[in-house]
Amino acid sequence: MEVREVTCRYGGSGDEGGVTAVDDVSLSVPDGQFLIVAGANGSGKTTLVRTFNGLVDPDAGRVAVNGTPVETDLVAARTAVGMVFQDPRDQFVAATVGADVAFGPENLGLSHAEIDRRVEAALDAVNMAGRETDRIASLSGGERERVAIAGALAMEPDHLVLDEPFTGLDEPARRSVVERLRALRREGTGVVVVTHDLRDVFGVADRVVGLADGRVAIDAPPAEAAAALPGLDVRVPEGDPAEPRPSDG
Ligand SMILES: Nc1ncnc2c1ncn2[C@@H]1O[C@H](COP(=O)(O)OP(=O)(O)OP(=O)(O)O)[C@@H](O)[C@H]1O
Repeated sequence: MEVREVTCRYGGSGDEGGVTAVDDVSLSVPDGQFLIVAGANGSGKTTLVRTFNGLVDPDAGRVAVNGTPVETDLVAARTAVGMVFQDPRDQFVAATVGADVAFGPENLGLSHAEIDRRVEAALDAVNMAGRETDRIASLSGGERERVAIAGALAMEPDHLVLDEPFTGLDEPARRSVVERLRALRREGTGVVVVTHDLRDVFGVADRVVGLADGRVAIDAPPAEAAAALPGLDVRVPEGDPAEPRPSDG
């Protein structure tokens, strides 16, 4: 994914009382890289990642996925870039877990056998194996988050973008999701995680992009970024980030 000099505004220009959420950002996300987008509330993280598949249309600049500008082929961008939203309620389309996770693969026109394989693998990856017939309305917040992640995994996208994916997850679920993200990266899928809290993904990431007021304040490997990140008001792990945290038991 390539982001070139992208600016996104809400509500007109600054003079008109509008907000510049993303301000002249350039960023390359090579295939298979694991990137963290960090930064304080309102620094532009969500707006920036939503340009990756055309959910937000930049006011200036260009975004390309696999060499194709997003605005010229939205379907290609949305197939290549899977997105898990901050509030999973925004993305459910079916009443049951299995039907919801199957929805995307069905739209790709895959065979029943392939759809079943993907649904099973995706639910397994988020510790929800065998829960196909559960009603989404009956799930806890953490379970809903995991179903939303499974829905994106089942699309087997080239890049997976997750906006604050750990909110509301208990420790086993967080570990399961992080393990799956690690595996995806090993398999060559690009992973972008938007987060305030770097603890879970710090040891996995190749790179941390820190935003401040819509601009890239730092773009560096995790160890280097950690030194600069306190100024960005994000929580970073103490000690060796690759080591388990004390709370891991
Ligand atoms: N739909 C919208 N309409 C108007 N302003 C918006 C809208 N979405 C975001 N903004 C503003 O744009 C700026 C960047 O918001 P954005 O949600 O991209 O930041 P963020 O870093 O993801 O924040 P958070 O961590 O709180 O989710 C903020 O000032 C926010 O208030």
